Amino acid sequence: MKQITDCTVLRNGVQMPWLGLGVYKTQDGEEVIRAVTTAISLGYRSVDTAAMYGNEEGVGQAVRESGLTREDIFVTTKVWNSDQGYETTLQAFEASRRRLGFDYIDLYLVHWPVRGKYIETWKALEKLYKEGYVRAIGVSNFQIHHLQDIIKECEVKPMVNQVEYHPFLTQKELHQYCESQQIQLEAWSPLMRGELLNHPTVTDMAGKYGKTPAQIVLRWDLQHEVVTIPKSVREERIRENSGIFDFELTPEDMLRLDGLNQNRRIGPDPDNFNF
Ligand SMILES: NC(=O)C1=CN([C@@H]2O[C@H](COP(=O)(O)OP(=O)(O)OC[C@H]3O[C@@H](n4cnc5c(N)ncnc54)[C@H](OP(=O)(O)O)[C@@H]3O)[C@@H](O)[C@H]2O)C=CC1
Ligand SMILES: O=C(O)C(=O)[C@@H](O)[C@H](O)C(=O)CO
Repeated sequence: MKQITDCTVLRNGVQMPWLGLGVYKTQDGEEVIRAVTTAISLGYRSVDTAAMYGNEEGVGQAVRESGLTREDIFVTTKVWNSDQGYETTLQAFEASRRRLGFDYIDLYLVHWPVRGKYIETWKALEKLYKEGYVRAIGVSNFQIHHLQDIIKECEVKPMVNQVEYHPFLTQKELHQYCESQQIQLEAWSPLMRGELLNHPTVTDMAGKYGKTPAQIVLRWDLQHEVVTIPKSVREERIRENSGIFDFELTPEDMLRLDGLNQNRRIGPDPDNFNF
């Protein structure tokens, strides 16, 4: 059985925890510092931020003041859409690194596949990787055709693809493609921002296992070998969301959850976004 600090091993050998704290819509300063500090004290060893979230400074401060060494915590950040392009990505990276206050970043992602820009952006990530400023590089919201485009052009293949993923959007083909390319899939909005937690299949299963609906859904991620990064700013939920390492869903219950798929998104469609 996996433990809270257990990691997946990315293609280049870098270890990335299966569970991380998401901090979208968490305010910079006191709120994000409290959330990250709480998560670390409860055993989380990974934080997912982005330049767009506007809270890299607080994330960096919480990590630096955690009492753990920098190597103990895996930090992801992302280049925002308006910064895509080769030189602008290098500048955006430096700005993120300065706000975080780190010598290096563990995982740097291309946030969205901005048409006409993402290949150049990727080349900038390759340079950062080769120069040792980032331990791993990846993408986010990339569909199979975006990944194929990058793979055709790149020297270093993406190591991670962070996408919307939950039982209403199981992304089966994308997941299989990523596995075939040794690209680790990572789930954003794993709780569908709370929307699927009242579904009767999920609440029934919560009763059966003596777990909460959120724990059922997050455990489903782990058993599908998908990294998961639920967001909360409340201590009791940060704790609850980490209580997923002491039980196992049966194969039948995994299939029941898979069967909830409706290809339904809570966020934008990567082939049709405009921001
Ligand atoms: N790459 C990308 O494009 C994207 C990446 N992300 C990343 O993924 C992370 C997670 O996704 P996010 O969109 O935040 O959505 P989540 O699915 O993680 O849901 C977060 C919401 O659910 C609530 N919540 C958290 N835990 C529980 C619980 N146990 N029971 C009931 N409600 C709960 C939170 O409220 P409260 O805080 O009040 O507890 C919040 O409103 C983000 O924070 C971000 O890091 C997200 C979107 C896009
Ligand atoms: O949170 C993120 O990382 C996102 O990119 C999204 O939330 C996205 O910006 C969005 O949902 C815009 O409506």
